[in-house]
Amino acid sequence: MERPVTEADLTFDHVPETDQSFENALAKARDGDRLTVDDAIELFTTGTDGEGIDRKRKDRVLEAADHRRAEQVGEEVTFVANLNNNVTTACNVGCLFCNFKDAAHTFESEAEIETAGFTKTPAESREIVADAVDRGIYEVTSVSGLHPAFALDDEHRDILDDHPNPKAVNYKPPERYDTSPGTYTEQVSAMSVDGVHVHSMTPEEAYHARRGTDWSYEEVYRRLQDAGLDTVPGTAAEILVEEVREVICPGKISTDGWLEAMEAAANVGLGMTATIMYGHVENEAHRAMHLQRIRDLQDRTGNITEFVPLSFIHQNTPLFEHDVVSGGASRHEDELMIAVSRLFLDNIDHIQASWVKYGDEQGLKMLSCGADDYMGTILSEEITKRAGGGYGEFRSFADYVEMISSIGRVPVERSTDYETRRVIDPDEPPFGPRLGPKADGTPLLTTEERDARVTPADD
Ligand SMILES: C[S@@+](CC[C@H](N)C(=O)[O-])C[C@H]1O[C@@H](n2cnc3c(N)ncnc32)[C@H](O)[C@@H]1O
Ligand SMILES: Nc1c(NC[C@H](O)[C@H](O)[C@H](O)CO)[nH]c(=O)[nH]c1=O
Ligand SMILES: N[C@@H](Cc1ccc(O)cc1)C(=O)O
Ligand code: SF4
Repeated sequence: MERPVTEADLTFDHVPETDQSFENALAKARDGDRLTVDDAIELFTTGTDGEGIDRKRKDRVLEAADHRRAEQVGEEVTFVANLNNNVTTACNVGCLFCNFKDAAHTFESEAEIETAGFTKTPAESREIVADAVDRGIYEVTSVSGLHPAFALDDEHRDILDDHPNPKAVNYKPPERYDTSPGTYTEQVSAMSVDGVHVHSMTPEEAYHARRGTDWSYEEVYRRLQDAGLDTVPGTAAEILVEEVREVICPGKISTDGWLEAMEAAANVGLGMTATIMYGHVENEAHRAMHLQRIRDLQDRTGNITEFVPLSFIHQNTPLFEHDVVSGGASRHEDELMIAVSRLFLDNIDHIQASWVKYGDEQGLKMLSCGADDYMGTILSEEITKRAGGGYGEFRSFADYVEMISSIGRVPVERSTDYETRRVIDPDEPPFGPRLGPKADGTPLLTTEERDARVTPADD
């Protein structure tokens, strides 16, 4: 049997070496000059002239980024009242950093073992979203595995049903499964409850939604938009450098495919976020190249509202279990990721600190390293939890107001597209969402809290 690849085996063409100096790169960053990939490498490494991260230099990078944040967006820290409603964990793409997925064959009615995963019908999705909308949320984020029975819409289903080689296009009809996810357009329109903002369909999912056809990404995103899609999550980006994708997600769309799908979404008028998933096998050169690809995309589109660094959660993932990596990013690398994103992405206004990835204490620290957005309430979380993350699935408005005020910043409820904002007065409790279609300021309660309030029936 072939020996699996390990950390020591990895050699890359792109390495963190430059002709630039740290001091020069930092001076450019402070002056607001547009940074090059080499500048970013110097900042990420705190200088390629020495080994490891130099704490004093790191602090100077963080300070420059914090300064830029204050200049660019001021003292407000935003967050959104949202729900994560992921439709299915069935997926055969096989990304080695992912433990969200469950092998798609385990969902088949004929399977001998019961699947550990889930699939929701459009009706089930609607009920979950409707309940959250009643509680005041404004947005639903939905990202899913590439279930083989998923089709874009009825026309796509007909094409896939008639396909001469369904296996080659990763298709199996819904009848093969205990539960059918329906079509993407059915799911999107089911989740569009009372005009709630639907944030869904990553480039990887858009790829699945056109497999076996000659449809363009524009065509796919237009149909989804007609069904109620509002904005696109820019995940599936991981590291936008092929030599890294070959190691961590060889089955996934390429860098060019990801950029093509994002550009198409922008062309049909959809807003979007962008991400980087870092802290696995990549080096600082790859991180810098990724940032450049995102900045170029934003120069072309202008549709990216925020950039979300996602720190790799390693514990339960194949990459860790097979010794390809020995852990995730260090705290210093996390802080530099946020700071260099702020300094490099001069055309993206908002940088997110994700409490799912960093926890509260470190998440708050990130708000002084260049970040100005603190994610959302989400109510439910499966991706990080399944990978071994331990920072929970929900933050209330009271949590947000307390945390953001504690560092002297201004808590602001925002819409997903940042068009609407509401400044919250920390002296005026109770704190609840007000921007959602049914938001009247009542605090968002977890299901457990809400159930505990219902007087149990006598028995
Ligand atoms: C789980 S996928 C779901 C959507 C879709 N299947 C796709 O790949 O775009 C969404 C994103 O979660 C992130 N993710 C998955 N596993 C992760 C992990 N262990 N640590 C951090 N982020 C992770 C990746 O960036 C991935 O693109
Ligand atoms: N909506 C956001 C999330 N949601 C959590 C995800 O489901 C997931 O856990 C993970 O982040 C995927 O890597 N997470 C964010 O970091 N930012 C969001 O805006
Ligand atoms: N993929 C993650 C994280 C994420 C989502 C949307 C974003 O805009 C940014 C990040 C999620 O499902 O929630
Ligand atoms: S990251 Fe997305 S595409 Fe990759 S295995 Fe996980 S769910 Fe599937």
